[in-house]
Amino acid sequence: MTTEPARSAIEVRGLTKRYGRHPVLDNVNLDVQPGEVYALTGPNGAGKTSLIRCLTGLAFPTSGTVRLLGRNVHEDGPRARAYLGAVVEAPAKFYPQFTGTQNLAMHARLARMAPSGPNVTRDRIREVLALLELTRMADVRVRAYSLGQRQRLGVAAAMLADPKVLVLDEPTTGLDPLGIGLIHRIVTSLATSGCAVVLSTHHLREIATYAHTVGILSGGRLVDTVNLRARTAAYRFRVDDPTHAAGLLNGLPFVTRTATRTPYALATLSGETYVPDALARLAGAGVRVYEVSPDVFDLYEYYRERVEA
Ligand SMILES: Nc1ncnc2c1ncn2[C@@H]1O[C@H](COP(=O)(O)OP(=O)(O)OP(=O)(O)O)[C@@H](O)[C@H]1O
Repeated sequence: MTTEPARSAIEVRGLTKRYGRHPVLDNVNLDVQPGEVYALTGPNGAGKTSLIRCLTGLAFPTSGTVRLLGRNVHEDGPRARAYLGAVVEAPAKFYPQFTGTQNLAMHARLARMAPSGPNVTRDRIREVLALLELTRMADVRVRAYSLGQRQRLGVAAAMLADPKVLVLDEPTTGLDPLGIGLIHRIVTSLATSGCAVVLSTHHLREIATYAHTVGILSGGRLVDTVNLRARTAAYRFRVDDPTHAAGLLNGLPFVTRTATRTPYALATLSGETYVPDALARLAGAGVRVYEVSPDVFDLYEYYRERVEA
């Protein structure tokens, strides 16, 4: 019996978009798995919003395909979007004369009209308003919401129907530090329950703490895809002789990669539990170790190098 390979929640193949003769997306390929947080970043005008609009079916590509949970979003839109939650223009547009609760109720009614559209209850509306810390604003007209509150209401609308794919264009723009932390927690918890999340952002140091993958767009091309999960197992050892130390660490079975960055020897270990073994090897060979710490990947520096290259 042959088993089908597991399908990505979001699958983008050869996506190209031109406005007239001006290319804004050039042969973009990407996959996002269920449970993955994929952050899309890049300079102003790189094509992030254009890509997000294509992902959600709001814009059509010149060529290439986008599949959500296996369905082509441009050919089978309503069914491809049945499990999609999205904020594409941030902050999301709401009726200013209606309250937050009324806007979400209208949103829920529209969702129910879609094929296999979910039935969103009043309790669920209350629940998402509470999650986004908007309970106090629930019966206030949206015209009186601050930018950050409207931004949070947008995320509330996007997650109302328990999406399996969530797409957010710059969800933390205009939010204060607590609001940013709140969005991070919500995105992380949705991903933990299996939702695939794509968000665009300029806040590199923030997303480095919770995104699994970062795609760097520049001039319409996906110039790099950084797997942040693979970066977490690197350690740096400040030692008296980095080259000698790297050589010693390189021979150990639980070390997958070594390098030097004076005064450090860098090593990628199979896990944190091997740090004492690495230290024992260095000490046993007479290397003096002054400090060991995780070699935190500096996404900002990496991004700068990729975008300036
Ligand atoms: N409707 C349109 N017609 C013509 N050109 C467009 C249109 N929409 C976007 N563009 C162009 O496409 C390019 C990419 O724009 P896009 O908004 O996708 O970039 P972005 O990465 O989201 O930028 P930012 O970080 O500033 O939000 C820009 O050069 C922009 O001028």
